[in-house]
Amino acid sequence: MLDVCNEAAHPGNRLRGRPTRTISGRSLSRRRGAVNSILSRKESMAAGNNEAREAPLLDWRSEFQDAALEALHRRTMLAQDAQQLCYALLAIAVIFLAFILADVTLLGVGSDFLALLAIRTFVALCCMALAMAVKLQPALAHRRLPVNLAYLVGISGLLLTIPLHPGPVGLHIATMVVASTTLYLLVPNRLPWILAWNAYLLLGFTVALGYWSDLSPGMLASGLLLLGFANLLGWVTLNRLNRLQRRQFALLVEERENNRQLQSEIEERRLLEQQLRIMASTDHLTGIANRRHFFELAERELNRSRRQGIPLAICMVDIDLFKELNDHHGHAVGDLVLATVASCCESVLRETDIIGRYGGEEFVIALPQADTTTATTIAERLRKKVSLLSLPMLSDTAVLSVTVGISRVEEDETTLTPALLRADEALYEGKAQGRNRVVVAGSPSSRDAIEA
Ligand SMILES: Nc1nc2c(ncn2[C@@H]2O[C@H](COP(=O)(O)OP(=O)(O)OP(=O)(O)O)[C@@H](O)[C@H]2O)c(=O)[nH]1
Repeated sequence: MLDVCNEAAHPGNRLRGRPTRTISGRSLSRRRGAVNSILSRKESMAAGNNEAREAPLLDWRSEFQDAALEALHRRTMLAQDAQQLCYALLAIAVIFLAFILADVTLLGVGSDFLALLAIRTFVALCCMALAMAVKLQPALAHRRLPVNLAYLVGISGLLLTIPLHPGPVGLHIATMVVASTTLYLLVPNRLPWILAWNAYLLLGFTVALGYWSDLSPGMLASGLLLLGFANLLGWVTLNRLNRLQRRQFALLVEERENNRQLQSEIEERRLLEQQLRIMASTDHLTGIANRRHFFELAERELNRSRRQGIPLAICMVDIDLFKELNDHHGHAVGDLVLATVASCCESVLRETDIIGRYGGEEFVIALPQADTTTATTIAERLRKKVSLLSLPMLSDTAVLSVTVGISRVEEDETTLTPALLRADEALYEGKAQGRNRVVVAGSPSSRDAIEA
């Protein structure tokens, strides 16, 4: 009935929890494949293998064709754009104000100077006000109205200074070139708006040039050519910057996505390992510890009992006439009965007690801090509870019972084997006495049975 020779080879313990999910071999290998593919992707990235990566498509504005990705990029860039806009507006305000000094030296304090002073101060104040607003509310940096209003005020102010300023036309051309480059590179905005405002600047400048009646066609052509070149330079540079920025952003997004996937794969793998550990230590039919795990826990308990000098009792529980039950009701019903008896056994035990399926229809229990009297009380409770079990899968006349053999681990015993042998002998004696009973190893009744 008890194969004690195999105990060392089959250490076991008790596990009350049951696995929540079962894992098939196919799904396990599928998951492993996913992890490996991500790992190899990461490895190829680390090795600088860029060929595998596909750059996201950009449109003529050098923005992502994917609207969601572009929106994400803009959201990510908001804080940086807001800061850049603040600095740009403040720089423009300072430059406009600084030119007041040049104006006063060129014009003296007259009506033209006062008009210029008013224009320059107005533009500078508008720029400063918007800079403050953007500082307080960075989201304004990506709103069309405030930024383009600043463009309108700034460019219009600049164009208005031309007729009032007596400087040489070359100075105005240079100013326009700087303004055009500023629009492309200093003030963050989307390309269509930048192009529109540059067109306004170019048109306004052409009209303002009409102010100089003596302007030679060569000078006019030079001015327009320079402005055209400034536009080309600004556009090409902005285009390169935008492309570079978005390519880096796409890589960052991909990297983050890879990391997120890897993280979730690692978590899934951790859960799988946890489940595999549970499965390796649990008897799949009854949900209690398998024999190997029972021995792991019980031997740990044995060492603790020996260290602390506290008793440890062992119970072998065997379902009576289980073969008949199997033969009569079938193996599937037998399995159900086994699981029911296992959970019935668990229900009479304390948290610290250890139960495992020893094999077949046999269970083994280790009761820490229990002498044979306590163990007998627990075993009797268990026996009665099993005999009262309502088992709808069996016929009305069928009665289920268990026989329990009990022993205690003696002080000089360093392994569970002798106690298990004695408990098994007591169980055998109980069977011999007619089953459905609890027998303590070495008790008078057990001795009688042995002699009989
Ligand atoms: N349904 C089912 N039956 C099992 C399982 N493991 C062992 N058995 C059966 O349990 C029965 C054990 O029979 P025996 O060892 O002769 O003992 P018994 O019929 O209970 O008789 P006693 O122990 O003398 O009361 C065998 O028929 C085994 O096939 C199992 O996992 N499921």
